Amino acid sequence: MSGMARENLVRIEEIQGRGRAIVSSQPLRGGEIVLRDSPILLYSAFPLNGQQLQFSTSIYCDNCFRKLQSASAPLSCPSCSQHRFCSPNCLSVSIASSHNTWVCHALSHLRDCPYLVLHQPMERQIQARFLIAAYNLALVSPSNFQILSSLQGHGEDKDAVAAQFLHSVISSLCPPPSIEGFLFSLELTSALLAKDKLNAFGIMEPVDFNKENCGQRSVRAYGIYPKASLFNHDCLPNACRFDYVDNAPDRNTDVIIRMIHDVPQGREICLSYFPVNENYSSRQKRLLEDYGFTCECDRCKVEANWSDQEDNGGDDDDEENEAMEEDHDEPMVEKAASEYETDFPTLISS
Ligand SMILES: C[S@@+](CC[C@H](N)C(=O)[O-])C[C@H]1O[C@@H](n2cnc3c(N)ncnc32)[C@H](O)[C@@H]1O
Repeated sequence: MSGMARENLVRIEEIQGRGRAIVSSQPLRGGEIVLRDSPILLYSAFPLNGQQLQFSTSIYCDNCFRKLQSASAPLSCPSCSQHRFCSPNCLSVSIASSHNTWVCHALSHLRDCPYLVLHQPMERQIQARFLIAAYNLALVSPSNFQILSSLQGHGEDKDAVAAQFLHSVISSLCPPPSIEGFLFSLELTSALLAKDKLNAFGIMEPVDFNKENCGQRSVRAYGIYPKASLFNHDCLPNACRFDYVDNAPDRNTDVIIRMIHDVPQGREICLSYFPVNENYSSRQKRLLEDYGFTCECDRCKVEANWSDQEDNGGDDDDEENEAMEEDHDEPMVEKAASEYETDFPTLISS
């Protein structure tokens, strides 16, 4: 599949109060692809014991996260038989990297840990998966681990209890193999968890309008994308993210960022970190609590002056508001993509 992006469309700039940002280095057209980015790390969004998330009935390849075809028997990891793959290639790639012997043993130990599997929120199991993948990255690709380490996020007091718990579980059950220049520590675990929280993209299940839960999109996996992680947020974004996980013949876990409308040279390009239909107060709350900043975008400046009733869409919109409020924990930018998906041309295979 061709990314079809023109060269050097964007550059990285430091903007005061916003950190690194992606800025247009030439005029950009609406619909244009400005970035195609491959993940340095991917991990399943499913709990360790294989229990399905509430709205998902599909099973995915543990390497490429494509849907497994029900007609063909998937290949399993010969050691744990828990991890399944769509092809011999995905099996061999995974066994050599993301599901190597240490990862396989680590996940098996964690699955057998009642404190983690039975007595903690499901989120903790997903975080444990991330930490195993991140510590494994230090082993299999030190340069990509450096990139992960350079992303925003340092560990905050409010997340200290979870970090401490996960660090002690991993230390006692499956400490990572020692690698030169790499210190397995609580500080590193906390920082990694913060980087995951601020930067991970969800790889989404497409909307299935035939299902009871029509309109709900569950996450099948999370990915860390080094360049896409540098997009800042705007509640009225000028770009949005697409993925083609089941359709792309290769590099199917890449994210594609397209412009929503034309912008001149030198303009910051922003995504929305969550569905654009959230109201002002809920956006402000999420951005402060989850991403640590107060949004001062043009839309927020206008909506800050709206009355509470206007902010909630008025009395007549109860049904709509309920639908908006259903999904509280989407990862960065995932729904922004779904909202615009039909308005833009599909990426064409070459
Ligand atoms: C995914 S990172 C984006 C890249 C980041 N600026 C960097 O330097 O790596 C998310 C973080 O960027 C900052 N950020 C994103 N959007 C912002 C905005 N509209 N205003 C201020 N800071 C923002 C916040 O610190 C947020 O936690």
